[in-house]
Amino acid sequence: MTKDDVAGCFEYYADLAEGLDAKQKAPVSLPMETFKSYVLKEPLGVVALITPWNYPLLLATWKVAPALAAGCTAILKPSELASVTCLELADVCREVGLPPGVLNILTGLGTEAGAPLASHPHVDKVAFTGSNATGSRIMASAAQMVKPVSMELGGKSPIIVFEDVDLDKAAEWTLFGCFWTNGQICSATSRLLVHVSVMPSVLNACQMTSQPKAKVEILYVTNTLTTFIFARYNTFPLQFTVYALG
Ligand SMILES: NC(=O)c1ccc[n+]([C@@H]2O[C@H](COP(=O)([O-])OP(=O)(O)OC[C@H]3O[C@@H](n4cnc5c(N)ncnc54)[C@H](O)[C@@H]3O)[C@@H](O)[C@H]2O)c1
Ligand SMILES: NCCCC=O
Repeated sequence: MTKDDVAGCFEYYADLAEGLDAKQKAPVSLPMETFKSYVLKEPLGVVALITPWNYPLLLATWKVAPALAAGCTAILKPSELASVTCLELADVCREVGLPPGVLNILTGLGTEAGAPLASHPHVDKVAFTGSNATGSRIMASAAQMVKPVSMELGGKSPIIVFEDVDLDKAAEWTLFGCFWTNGQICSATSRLLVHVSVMPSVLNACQMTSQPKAKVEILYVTNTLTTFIFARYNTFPLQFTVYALG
């Protein structure tokens, strides 16, 4: 799945890049004919791309492909927990003829490789995906130089269950959304907002028991690897939280 998504992402941005070229220097009409105006799009320059450990290749691609399509040179700092596929990506880029120095991979710890990159005066922009805490640190250091940043951070993605839905399907999609890929996904539906009148049925369908308005936390920790992953990914343990809506 990841390989197809990665290829699709590069193709998408390659098309956009060609579209950009076609629109380059497009004239803008002005009310006074003595003045001429046109749109000139220029690359920002050197961009730092800092990515997390989950979906390591795909999330790096979501940054590398648009950066290259915009004509920037990029320094990708993948997670220290999952760097190998990004090094493979660099090999593929070299094989297909990307000029040396256009895409650079910098491996290492966040404090030792990521932080100096984010605060470097020759880096023109930082694009980051990861935790809120790290995002906040990067924003603070980039702010010293009024450096633009884009942030894709963590959070909880709620599923809202109304009274009139198919409750079995709601339960099925809720659990799939939360625990697909062991919950190692930014959009894990780990918060359930459910109408109070159907709450017992939904919880029953989810094979849980609870009282309305109670907060339910269940642990789906099956082995030490998963424990470690959950600890890195979110708060430990992964919390699946249910609230009743009246
Ligand atoms: N919004 C999204 O699209 C999305 C997608 C996937 C994961 N996430 C979030 O990512 C988090 C999990 O990933 P993680 O544990 O790798 O996150 P993390 O914030 O610990 O690390 C992310 C990256 O930042 C680097 N880093 C750490 N400290 C740094 C610093 N001081 N300066 C610069 N770089 C630094 C790390 O080495 C890594 O490459 C979760 O919060 C999850 O919700 C969000
Ligand atoms: N389908 C990829 C989602 C990436 C977020 O974690």
